[in-house]
Amino acid sequence: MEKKYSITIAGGGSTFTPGICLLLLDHMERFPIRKICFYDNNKERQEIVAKACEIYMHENAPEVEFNYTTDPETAFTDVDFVMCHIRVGLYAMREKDEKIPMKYGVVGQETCGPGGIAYGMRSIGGVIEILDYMEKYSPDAWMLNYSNPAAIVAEATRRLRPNSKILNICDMPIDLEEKMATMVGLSSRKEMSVGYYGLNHFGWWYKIEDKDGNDLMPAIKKHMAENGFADALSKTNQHVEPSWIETFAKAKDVYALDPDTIPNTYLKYYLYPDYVVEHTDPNHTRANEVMEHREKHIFDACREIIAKGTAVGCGFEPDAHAEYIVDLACAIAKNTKEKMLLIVPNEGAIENFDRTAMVEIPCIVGKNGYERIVQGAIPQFQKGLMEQQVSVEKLVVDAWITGSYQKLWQALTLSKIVPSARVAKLILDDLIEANKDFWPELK
Ligand SMILES: NC(=O)c1ccc[n+]([C@@H]2O[C@H](COP(=O)([O-])OP(=O)(O)OC[C@H]3O[C@@H](n4cnc5c(N)ncnc54)[C@H](O)[C@@H]3O)[C@@H](O)[C@H]2O)c1
Ligand SMILES: O=P(O)(O)OC[C@H]1O[C@H](O[C@H]2[C@H](O)[C@@H](O)[C@@H](O)O[C@@H]2CO)[C@H](O)[C@@H](O)[C@@H]1O
Ligand SMILES: [Mn+2]
Repeated sequence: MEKKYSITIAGGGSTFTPGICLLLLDHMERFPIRKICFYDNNKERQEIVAKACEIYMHENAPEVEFNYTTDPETAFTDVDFVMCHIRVGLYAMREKDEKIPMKYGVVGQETCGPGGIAYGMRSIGGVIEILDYMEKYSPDAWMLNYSNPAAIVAEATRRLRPNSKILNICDMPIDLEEKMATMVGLSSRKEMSVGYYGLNHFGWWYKIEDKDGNDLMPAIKKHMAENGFADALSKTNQHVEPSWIETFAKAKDVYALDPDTIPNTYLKYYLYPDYVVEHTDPNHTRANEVMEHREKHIFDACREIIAKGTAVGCGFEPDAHAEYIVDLACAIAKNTKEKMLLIVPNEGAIENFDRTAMVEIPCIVGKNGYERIVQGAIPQFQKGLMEQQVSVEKLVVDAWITGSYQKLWQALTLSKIVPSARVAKLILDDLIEANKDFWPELK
């Protein structure tokens, strides 16, 4: 009989949980599931999402056992895969990450610059805790982690849990590859083969071919030079907000800096920080948009399902963008050897770059984990940017492990979007105050 899998979703109260839960149900033919459990450390928040999903599951997949809990032993016993998407400090802290740097005229962003550093200092402990629960109660399980900031979380798990079965992955390259496929008239990114290197939210495509080996770069470059990713916006309801549309359009200017490669959209924060600051309302940032839209929409829908006692016509939709998570789980469960971009220790895959860096590169994924695909040597421009950024990420992890104020000040100072050590210190002191319930004490 075909094996069926037991999944725990860590961060059960996440805005992404219903979409991922429905997506898992949609893919049961290729990835059969016997049990889904939600785990969160916020009982009240999780209960709203979980009760609504329980009703949906009962109506649509009664054969799948479903439960939710805040008890680690219950959550992590008899599990094959942990899908981890936690946000330590919730959107209230994301708002502070975005607004504190803006007080000093510095970009405030969820995963980039000071905001990403602050979020990293919160996330490391939360992800390590869940990894330890998984290993204690289900030592053979795999964790698929997409909790942010993925670059810092990945460096922390490399240093602190080097032998753990954790794979770190991001959906931004997937979204951008879908857009590139659209540009050249392909129905899916899976019809392309790519060469790519970078750090998470800090990477470049240097080769894109179709299945027959034809070079798609010239056609994609033409679109990038004219409109960035803006001609290929998703037909789903994702990224409809003006801030995302602007990001996809701004990729035109990011691309202009190196017309040999196609950039990740996140590079705009490092390469055009002055523009980003000018175009950001310091009193209403992306966290406010998400709280007003995605979070409100999901929690309103959950409350409505609970009140009606049925999910029929509820507007819950599978998160099609998250299909990569099923692909990743399937690759391990069924040894599919699919090529996927993962965040892994470099070990020479980028020839002229720090072997210990956690880099984002194509890998082949199978039942024993991943094998890197060597990307060779990278150009000076990207190498210089990546060396600076990877040093920031490593210093943050040093600061978290040793409780060092000095290391964190160095990390902030080294961040490309912070203008000076003086401004770095001002931001750091505000961030310490704001994060006193979450960060280790710094001396
Ligand atoms: N890698 C990617 O490409 C990608 C894409 C989208 C979202 N994300 C990440 O997914 C995560 C969830 O995002 P969201 O916007 O839905 O956040 P959210 O705030 O809606 O949900 C996060 C949940 O995690 C829970 N949580 C926090 N700390 C925890 C802990 N220590 N143990 C257990 N649960 C904990 C919270 O209580 C909350 O219910 C974030 O880290 C976000 O950055 C990553
Ligand atoms: O501002 P948010 O919370 O809407 O988005 C921040 C996240 O953005 C990326 O994820 C996108 C993804 O690219 C897209 O395909 C779709 O699934 O939506 C996601 C969330 O908007 C990024 O990769 C994440 O790391 C960010 O957290
Ligand atoms: Mn990401």
